[in-house]
Amino acid sequence: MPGTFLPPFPDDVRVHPLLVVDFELIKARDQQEVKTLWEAATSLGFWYLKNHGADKEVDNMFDMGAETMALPLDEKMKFEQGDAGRSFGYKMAGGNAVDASGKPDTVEFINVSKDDALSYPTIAHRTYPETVNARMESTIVPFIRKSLEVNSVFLDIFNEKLGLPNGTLAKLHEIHEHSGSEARCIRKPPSSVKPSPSEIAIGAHTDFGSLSFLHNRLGGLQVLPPGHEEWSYVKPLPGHAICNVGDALSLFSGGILQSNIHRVVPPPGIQSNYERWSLVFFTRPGNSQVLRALVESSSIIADAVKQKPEKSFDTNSTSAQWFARRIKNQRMKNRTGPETWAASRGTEHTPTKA
Ligand SMILES: O=C(O)CCC(=O)C(=O)O
Ligand SMILES: [Fe+2]
Repeated sequence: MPGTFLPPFPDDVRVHPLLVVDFELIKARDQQEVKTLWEAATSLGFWYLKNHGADKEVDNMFDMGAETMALPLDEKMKFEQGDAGRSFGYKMAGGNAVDASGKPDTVEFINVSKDDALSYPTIAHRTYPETVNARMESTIVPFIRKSLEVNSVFLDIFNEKLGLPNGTLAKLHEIHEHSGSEARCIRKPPSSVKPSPSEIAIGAHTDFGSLSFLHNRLGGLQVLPPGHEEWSYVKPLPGHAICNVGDALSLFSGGILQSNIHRVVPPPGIQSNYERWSLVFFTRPGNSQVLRALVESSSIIADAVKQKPEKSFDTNSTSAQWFARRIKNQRMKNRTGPETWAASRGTEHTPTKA
């Protein structure tokens, strides 16, 4: 946890560098910085973000996560997300598959809906453990508001770069429309014995929504960059968040913005002896929005789609349907065989690499 001792990230593992984007410069629309952001978002779809101004909110969220995970398992299970394709709530370790063979995951997490947090104490979707309620106003709402602010700045820049009419992406993510947007705090227990080289904490996936704002302290996150055969770690940098593009934004943009495949494995080297915590805010489109390339609104997007005739950017699915399908089919309890894993896939280009 933040504030406690963390061993260094080893220097003998393969690392993939990310471009660094300075949020203060982005807000000031510094042209060089916007260029760097655009390059990152259209190549790997991942970048480091410094000067995001959310450090205090992030630390408080990790405290909320620690208090929640310390509850007895039977208490946490009262708030389990269930098997119907809903994400909000608690997910126990082993609840999801990590690959087509049905191997279980090794992380537990708590997901708090943006809608439940912003309407609290009125329930929008569901209830949460006491440890979440106690910090809803002091910790969770401030973190969600900060994250929404950061991601909406990115959406406005992408809107402009994609040649969309003003406010198009903002409208697809309108704050008052119910959505799958959520804050997630994740705990991976330390490996008690030598970590198994085959342990996967979170299986290979692309993120389901539009933008993810991620905070981690220990290594373990890996990306499979386009054209690579091997996974590389993304090294956590103090004071830097990791941001990435998800399926929805990739689809809206006709594949111009990249939703890259990633996974979580045990932290490398001596870091594996420590508990790993991470925190994400996922900005996802409003539930009713259909996931398809915005070809009628932008000639840049229409051209991009024309150049990739082999790819489909029309999912015939609303954001809510897309999200529910992916959640539901990664649940171990819904698994019938490898076809269930296949049904949980999004825009991953290389699902066989899982
Ligand atoms: O824990 C991490 O570093 C990444 C988590 C992640 O990819 C996810 O929750 O979608
Ligand atoms: Fe992810």
